[in-house]
Amino acid sequence: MENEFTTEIYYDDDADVSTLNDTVAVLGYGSQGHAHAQNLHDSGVDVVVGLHEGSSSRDAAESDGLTVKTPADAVAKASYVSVLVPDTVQPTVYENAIEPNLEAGDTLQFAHGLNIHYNQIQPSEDINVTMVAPKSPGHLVRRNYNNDEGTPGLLAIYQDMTGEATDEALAYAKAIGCTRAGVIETTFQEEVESDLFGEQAVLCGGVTALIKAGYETLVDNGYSPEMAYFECLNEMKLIVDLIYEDGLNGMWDSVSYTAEYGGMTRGDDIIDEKVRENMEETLEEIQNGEFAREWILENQAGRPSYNQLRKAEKNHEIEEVGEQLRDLFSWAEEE
Ligand SMILES: NC(=O)C1=CN([C@@H]2O[C@H](COP(=O)(O)OP(=O)(O)OC[C@H]3O[C@@H](n4cnc5c(N)ncnc54)[C@H](O)[C@@H]3O)[C@@H](O)[C@H]2O)C=CC1
Ligand SMILES: CC(=O)[C@](C)(O)C(=O)O
Ligand SMILES: [Mg+2]
Ligand SMILES: [Mg+2]
Repeated sequence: MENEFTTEIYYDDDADVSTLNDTVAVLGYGSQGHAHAQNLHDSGVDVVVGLHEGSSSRDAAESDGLTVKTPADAVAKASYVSVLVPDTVQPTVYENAIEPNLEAGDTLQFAHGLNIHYNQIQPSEDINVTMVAPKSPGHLVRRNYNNDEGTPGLLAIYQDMTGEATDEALAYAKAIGCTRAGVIETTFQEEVESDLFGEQAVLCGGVTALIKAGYETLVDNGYSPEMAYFECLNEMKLIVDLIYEDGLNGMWDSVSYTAEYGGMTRGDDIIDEKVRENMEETLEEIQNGEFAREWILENQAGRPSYNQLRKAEKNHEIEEVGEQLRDLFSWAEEE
C-alpha cells in the first residue's frame, strides 16, 4: 500500500480476520462497545460481551443476539480483551476483572490509550497490548459497517509479547470495518494527545463554544432565536459535510463569493492569536498530564464540575429552540 505519507496506512488486504482465532471479550456495550461487538460478530469472530451487574446495556446486547457475561467471566473465556468501558472505570475493571483472568499470551485491546499512556493501567509483561481507535463516534462505526463502508482508524502497539500483536490488531481493525477505509499506524502517546486535543479544542469543546457564541451574539442583538439556530447550528452540518467530502476549498467553491470573501477576511479575527495561544495551553495541559490528573480527581470526587457543566449545557436556550425546530421539520429525522 504505497502512499505519499510517511506513516503506514493499512487496508483490508493487509489484514486477516482469522488471526483472531479465539474468543474476543468486549467489555462495555456503549458507543464503541455495541459497534465493535456487533461488527466483530458479523465478521465471524466469536464474541462475548462483559458487563457489570446492573448495566443498562445488558438488554441491548442480548437483544442484539450476543452472549453477555460478567467482565471477569468474559475475560476468562477469551484470548483477546477489548476494553470499551469508560476511561474512568478502566483501571478498576482491569484490577478487579481483567488482570486476574488474563493468561500469558493474551491480548489487551483499547480504543483510546489514556490509561496506558498516563500509567493508570500497567499491564503485565506477558501479554500483548494493542490499540485500534476508530476516528468516529461509535454509532457511525456500526452504521458504516452495515452500509458496507469503513471508518478510518488508528493502530498502535504498546507491547508485542507474542510477535503477533500487529497482525492481531489488523485483524481486529478489519473485523470492525476500519481497514475498509484505512488504518494509520501511530503510538499510544500520539493517539492520546491528538485525540484529547481534538475533542477539547476543535471537535466537541471548540465547535460547541463557537456555535453558542454565534447564537448568543445574534440573539443578544435582537435576532430571532430560530434565525440564530438555523444560521449557527443547523447549517453547520451542511458546511462541514462539504468540507468532509471535498476539503476546505470544496466548501469555499460551493458557497457564495460573498461568503468566501467575508469568511476568509474575518475568520482569523474570530480564531485570533489569543485563541491560538489558548490551544497551545490546552495541548500543554494534555502533554504534561495536568488534564488527565484533573479528570481522574473529578471522578474520584463524584464529578461535581462535570454534572454542573452538563446541566448548564442541557439548559442552554439553543437546546430548547433546537428541539422545537427539529420536531417541526422532517429533515432532522434519525437516519
Ligand atoms: N464514544 C466514542 O465514540 C469513542 C470512544 N472511544 C473510547 O472507547 C472507550 C469506551 O468509551 P464509550 O464507548 O464512549 O463508553 P460508553 O460510556 O458509551 O459505554 C460504556 C459501556 O461500559 C459499561 N460499563 C460501565 N461501567 C462498567 C463496568 N464497571 N464494568 C463493565 N461495563 C461497564 C456501560 O454499561 C456501557 O455499556 C473509551 O476508552 C473511549 O475513550 C474511542 C473513540 C471514540
Ligand atoms: C468520538 C471521538 O472520537 C471522541 C470525541 O474522541 C470521543 O468520543 O472520545
Ligand atoms: Mg476521538
Ligand atoms: Mg476521545
